[in-house]
Amino acid sequence: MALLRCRGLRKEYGGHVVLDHLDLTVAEHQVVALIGASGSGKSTLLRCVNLLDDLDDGTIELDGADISDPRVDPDQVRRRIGMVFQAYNLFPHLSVLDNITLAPRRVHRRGRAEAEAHARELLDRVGLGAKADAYPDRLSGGQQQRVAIVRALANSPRLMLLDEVTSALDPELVGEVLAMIRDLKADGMTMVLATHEMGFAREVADEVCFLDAGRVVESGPPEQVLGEPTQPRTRQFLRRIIEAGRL
Ligand SMILES: Nc1ncnc2c1ncn2[C@@H]1O[C@H](COP(=O)(O)OP(=O)(O)OP(=O)(O)O)[C@@H](O)[C@H]1O
Repeated sequence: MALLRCRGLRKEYGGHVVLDHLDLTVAEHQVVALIGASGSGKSTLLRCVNLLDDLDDGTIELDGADISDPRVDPDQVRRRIGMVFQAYNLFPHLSVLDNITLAPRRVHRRGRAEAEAHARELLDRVGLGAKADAYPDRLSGGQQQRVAIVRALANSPRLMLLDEVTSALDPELVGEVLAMIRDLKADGMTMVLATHEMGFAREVADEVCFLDAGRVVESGPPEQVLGEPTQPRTRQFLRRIIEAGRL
């Protein structure tokens, strides 16, 4: 069954169409990678799914329920969707543990002991248990991004949205974040990720969607979309990536 179903999504900014009747279906446990040129609408799509941006048209269903209905409480939806951005956005004045437990305690009204126990368990699982009381400026970029991912996992989401989560990292720190995402996939987490790294998309995604001007132009298994694309726009995009030495 589809965990996420986007139908006919349309989004404009000041008359500029950014999502153009976009359809996307993500099955439970599936990992979908969104690829496409800068400005093709990848981030906007993720932001609309997490209700950070309003749609101009279309519907988004999560677990069969229409979450794009304006009467839906965004906090209730975001409890079921974890989102991680390129910039880790950790609060510098809070410890790792407080960063992770802030939303569960304040927004979702979990007790401190329960929220902290869950946070410590998640940190242990990703090898960051010893960092629970550290402040973000004591962590490497890779560690900060892993904490940001743990923070998104703290509500036990049904779906994770990852927007260029390795783009701000030094190359030597990318691997540890990718390994964490690979582990999440092995645990069966459903994920939609926007990435400029084709190697990552090839390795982790079950399906790759190529976006161009706010539409899904081509989608399918990574080896097909990245290896034998059928659409001229996809071929053109990949040719540029190859020329830039990024495939
Ligand atoms: N808040 C906003 N106000 C106005 N225009 C916006 C806003 N957010 C995005 N846009 C525009 O929407 C288009 C799509 O942007 P988006 O960030 O979704 O693309 P993207 O594919 O994620 O790009 P990148 O790979 O560079 O992150 C761009 O032309 C961008 O300038």
